[in-house]
Amino acid sequence: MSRTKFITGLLSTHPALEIRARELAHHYSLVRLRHAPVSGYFLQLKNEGLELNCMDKKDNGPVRVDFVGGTLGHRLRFGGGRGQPLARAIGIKPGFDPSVWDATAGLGRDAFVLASLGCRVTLCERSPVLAALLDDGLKRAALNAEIGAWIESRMMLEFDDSTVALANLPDADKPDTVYLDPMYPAGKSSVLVKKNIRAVQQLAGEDRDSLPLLDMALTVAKRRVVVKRPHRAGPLHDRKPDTSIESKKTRYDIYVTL
Ligand SMILES: C[S@@+](CC[C@H](N)C(=O)[O-])C[C@H]1O[C@@H](n2cnc3c(N)ncnc32)[C@H](O)[C@@H]1O
Repeated sequence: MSRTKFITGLLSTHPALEIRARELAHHYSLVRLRHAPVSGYFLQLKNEGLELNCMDKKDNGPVRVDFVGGTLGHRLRFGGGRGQPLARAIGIKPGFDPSVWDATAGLGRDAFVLASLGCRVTLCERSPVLAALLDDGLKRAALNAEIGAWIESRMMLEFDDSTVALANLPDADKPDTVYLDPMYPAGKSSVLVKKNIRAVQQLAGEDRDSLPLLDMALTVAKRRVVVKRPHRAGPLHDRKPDTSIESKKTRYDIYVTL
């Protein structure tokens, strides 16, 4: 299936999208997000990739999934390797790279870090706009001489609701670790959050159904479930984890299922 057709197909499932298929077919698209809570954004497919733009001119720059340059390229080179808190939380050990189901893929930043360290990661995202951005970012990164080979073999995208997709996974495909990074409720400082996080918050909304997702994750993960939390927040739905690993702004709560 052509890239344009794939993206059009994904986006047509989103009730809040007005799709200008003719322009998409010409590889230069303008897709407006019509209704609240996503009004004020539009998508464009340019030569540099698919990008989400904000109509508000003050909001500087588009949101694109860029696994090659930008902050992710920097994190790849200087991110702390296999000793970083995320890697330890997921269960990466010398000689062992767990398979990971990233149940809340978002813009794929955490999944990218884990794949760069050796994990095979399934990125599951239910927002069609974010899934389309991810698909585009993965396809462009797969063409990169430096990282393309492992992007293609270790990062798989699923456009689905993880609670449903995990429930339907055959035993042979069950991952060692399920990773959850549900959206935090927007706080007082939300005007200050970075543009890409703000865009994800507005597109995906609050994750009100993270309790059934956590329950499903706990029944499917072969070894552990890891939940990313803000430093000062309590555990997700007050479920006490077996242990936690802290970093500067984040805590990873670990639920052992082995
Ligand atoms: C905070 S973002 C995740 C950010 C991500 N960890 C990253 O590194 O870019 C949460 C994302 O999870 C997605 N999400 C929440 N619940 C989901 C579910 N049940 N299935 C699939 N995606 C889900 C939301 O649409 C949103 O894009």
